[in-house]
Amino acid sequence: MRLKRHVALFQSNLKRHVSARPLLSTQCQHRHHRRQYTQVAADQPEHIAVLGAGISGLASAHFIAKEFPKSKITVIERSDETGGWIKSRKVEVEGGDVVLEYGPRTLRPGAAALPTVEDLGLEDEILCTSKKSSSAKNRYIYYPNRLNCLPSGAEDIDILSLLKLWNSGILDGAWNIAFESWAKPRPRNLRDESVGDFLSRRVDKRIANNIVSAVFHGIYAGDIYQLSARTLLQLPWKLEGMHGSVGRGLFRVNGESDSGQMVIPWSAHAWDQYRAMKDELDLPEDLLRELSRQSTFTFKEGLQQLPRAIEQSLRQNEQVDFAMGTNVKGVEKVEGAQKIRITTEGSPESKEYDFVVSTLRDKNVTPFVNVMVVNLWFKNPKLVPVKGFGYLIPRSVPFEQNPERALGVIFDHDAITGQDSLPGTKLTVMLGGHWWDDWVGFPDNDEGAELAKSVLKRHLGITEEPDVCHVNLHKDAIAQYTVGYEDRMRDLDGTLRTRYGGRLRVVSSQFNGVGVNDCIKGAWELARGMRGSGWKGRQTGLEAYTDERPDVIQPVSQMLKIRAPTHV
Ligand SMILES: C=Cc1c2[nH]c(c1C)Cc1[nH]c(c(CCC(=O)O)c1C)Cc1[nH]c(c(C)c1CCC(=O)O)Cc1[nH]c(c(C)c1C=C)C2
Repeated sequence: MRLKRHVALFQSNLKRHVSARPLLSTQCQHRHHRRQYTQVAADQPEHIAVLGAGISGLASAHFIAKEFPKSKITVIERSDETGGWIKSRKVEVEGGDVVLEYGPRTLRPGAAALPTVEDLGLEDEILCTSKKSSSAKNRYIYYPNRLNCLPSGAEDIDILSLLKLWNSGILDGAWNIAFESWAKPRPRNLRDESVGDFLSRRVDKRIANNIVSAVFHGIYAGDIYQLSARTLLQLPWKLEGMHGSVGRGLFRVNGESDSGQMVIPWSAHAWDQYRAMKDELDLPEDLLRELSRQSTFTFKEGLQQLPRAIEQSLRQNEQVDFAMGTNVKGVEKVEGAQKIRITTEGSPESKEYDFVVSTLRDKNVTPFVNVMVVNLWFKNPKLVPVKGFGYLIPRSVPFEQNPERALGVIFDHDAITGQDSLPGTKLTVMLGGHWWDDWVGFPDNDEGAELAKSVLKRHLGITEEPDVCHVNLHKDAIAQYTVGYEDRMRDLDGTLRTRYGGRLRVVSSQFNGVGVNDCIKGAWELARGMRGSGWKGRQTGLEAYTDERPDVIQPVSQMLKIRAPTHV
C-alpha cells in the first residue's frame, strides 16, 4: 500500500527544467591564506587555484604540484569533506564493523589510478577482486522476472546456460548481429544519434532495450535513447562512418594492417595520450603483474581511502592550501592581465590567480541524473540465493517487476571481500537515474529504504529487516553525455578560450568520462599539458574534442580503458 502510494506520488511529478546558471559561476567564500611561499621562477604560475576537491580536483592538485613544485596551489571546496561522491563509511554493528560505500566502490586496474596509488604508498591497503572470482564472473541481468547470469567470457559459455539465457528472451534479436553488415549505413550528414537508435538501426531494438540498456544503467544510470552513440559507442560509430558497417569496418582495417594484432582506429589525441602514459608512468612490474590478474580493486577502509590519502599528502605539502567550506561565486578574467579573479560567497574581497583548474559541475554543459543509493546490511550471511557481482535491471523489465524504478543491486559482500570484520549480507540498491528525470520531488530517506526493501523482496525473496540501512540521494550524481555532446564540447572549448585565454581549464566527469579512473587520467593529462610553458598556452582541457588530426590505426590493446572522442 505504502509502496503503491510512493510510486503513484512520484509518477505524478511534473517535468522540471534545470535552472540555467552561467558556466563556472558557483557560489564561493574564500579564506585568505597565511603561508609564505618562496618566489617562483618566472615560467611557473605563482598561484594556482583548483576549484573542487572531488577526485578530479585532488588528482589535479596532486599532479600539478609535481609539475610545479614551487607554485602555490589553493584547493577550494564547498563542502567540509574531500572526495566528492566517493564516500566510504565504517559502521559499527553488533559484534564488529562493516564498510558501506555511498558512491563508487571499486576501480579497474587501469593505468590512471595506479601511479597515484603507488605515489601515496597505498599498495598495502589494496583489496583485489580476482578475475576468476564468482563476483567478477557472475554478472546478472534481471529479466523479465528472474536473474539471468551473463557469460563472462567465451570459456564460460556452455550449451545449458546459453539455452537458459535464450529462453529468458533477453537475447531476442541477437541473431541480427550476424546481419549487421547488411543494414543501411547512416545518412552522411548525421552527426550523432542516441545509443538506442544506433543499435536499433544496425542490430535490433530488443538488444538495445534489454542487455545494452542494463549495462548503461550500471554505468550512466542513463537513458540509451538520450545518450550519444558517437561519444559512448565511439568505435562502432567510427567504423560505420568509415566503411558503412561495423563488421565490414573491423574486417577492412584489420585486412589492411600487417601488425599481427587486432587493430582499430584511434583518435590521434587518444593515441598520443596513451603513449605518453605508457612512457611516463613507470610502475613496478610486480604491482602491474599482480593487478593484471584482478578484475577490480579497492582499499581496506573503502574507496574513499584514495581521496583521503591524496588530501593528506597535499596537506603535508607546504605549497598546497585548502579552503574548505568555501563557495565559488564568480570566475572572471582580469582585464588587461593574465590572471583569473575568483570571488567567493560571504567574502567582500576577491582573489587573483595565475591559473585556475575548474572541476565544478555546470548543468548548462551537460544534464545530470540523480541516483538514490541504499546500503543495507543483514547479520544473516545467507540471504542471496546466488553468488556474484549483483544484477542490473534493463528498461524492458515490465513495470510490475520494477515499480520502484531500481537500476540494479550490488552484492557487496561478494563483490568486495576483506573490508568487514564479520560475515553478513551486504547489498546496495541503486534507484532513480534517468527514470527520475521528470520528478520534481524525490523519496525521502524512509521512503527510499522502503523502496529498496520492496525491490529485494520481489527480486531476491528477502523479507528480513536489515540491521543497517543507510540512504543517500545523490543529486546531479552522473553527467549525461547526450546526443550532440562532442559538438557542444567543441563550442565550449571556443567559449572558454575566448573568455579565459587558456588560464582556466576544466577537468571532471562532465568532460573526461564518468569513472574515477577517467577523472584521474584527465587530471594527469591536464597537468602534463601545463608542463614547461604549456600553462601559458590557450588550451582549455577540451583538446580531445578539437584535435582535427586523422585517426591512426593501432592495436586495440588498451583502447577500452581510454575514452576519447571521435572525429569521423
Ligand atoms: C555509484 C553509482 C555509479 C553508477 N555508475 C558509476 C557510478 C560511480 C560509474 C561507473 N560504474 C561502472 C563504470 C564502468 C567502469 C568500471 O569501473 O567498471 C563506471 C564508469 C561499472 C559499475 N557499475 C556498478 C558498479 C559497482 C560498477 C563498478 C565501478 C564502481 O564501483 O562504481 C553498479 C552500478 N553503478 C550504477 C548503478 C545504477 C549500478 C547498479 C547496480 C551507477
